[in-house]
Amino acid sequence: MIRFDSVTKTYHGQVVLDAVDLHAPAGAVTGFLGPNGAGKSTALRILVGLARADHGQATIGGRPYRLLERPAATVGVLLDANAVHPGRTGRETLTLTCLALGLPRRRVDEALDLVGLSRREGRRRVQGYSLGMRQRLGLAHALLGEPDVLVLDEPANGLDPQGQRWLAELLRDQAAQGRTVLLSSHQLAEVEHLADHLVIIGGGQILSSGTTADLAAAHGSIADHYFALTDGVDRAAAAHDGRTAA
Ligand SMILES: Nc1ncnc2c1ncn2[C@@H]1O[C@H](COP(=O)(O)OP(=O)(O)OP(=O)(O)O)[C@@H](O)[C@H]1O
Repeated sequence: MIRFDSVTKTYHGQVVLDAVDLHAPAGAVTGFLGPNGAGKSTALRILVGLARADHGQATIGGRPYRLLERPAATVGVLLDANAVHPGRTGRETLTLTCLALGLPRRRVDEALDLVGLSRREGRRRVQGYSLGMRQRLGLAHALLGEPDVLVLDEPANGLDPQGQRWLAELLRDQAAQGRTVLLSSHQLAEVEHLADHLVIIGGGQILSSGTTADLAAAHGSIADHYFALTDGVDRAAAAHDGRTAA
């Protein structure tokens, strides 16, 4: 289970996260939606210990990331599918992590199978991978330690429609096994289809949260709800900056 309690973060005087509260329960997929620059990646980076909150706390199973006893076995993280050494093969990338974390080597093949990368693809250098293949490798990396919690920044980016359907099935299956899945996305239709819970952020503030079914029922559609909330934020930001809102 993931919680943010009043997390605030400022960069160079700009409030990027403003007292953010968020709850992603176990056994469910939670979609984290918001426009470019809304603060999604910053929130996820704070959650996995790559940035520090100025105030408030983000926890995984009740503990901040830095206090987890076995972080890699607790939380699988995919923040940037391109952050992989291009000269290594997919297998080498996963094998190095297995060695570093003391995981059994069989996890390499198991993880490749889970994400649908063939043995042949696993032996290719990452520099020859498409973005979709890099996303799959990044997911394999996140799944290596069989973690209870998955934190994924834009995992559907670069996946074709078949890949998106496959990803939805994989993540729903992970949630059905009791795992906590938190993913950010820009792809409203995909997330609406995939996520049990939604959290919408704009301008560093949580604008809405709830079950996907409740939000869709209350607002007509997730897309209508999303645009009503985030168009308003854009206009407010434009007015605040002294820009002319369109
Ligand atoms: N390390 C940093 N230093 C300074 N500013 C930063 C830093 N990281 C993020 N920001 C700023 O924080 C704001 C939120 O960025 P963030 O990447 O969290 O948004 P996002 O919702 O993930 O956007 P996107 O959908 O485009 O990935 C932006 O204005 C960004 O420029």
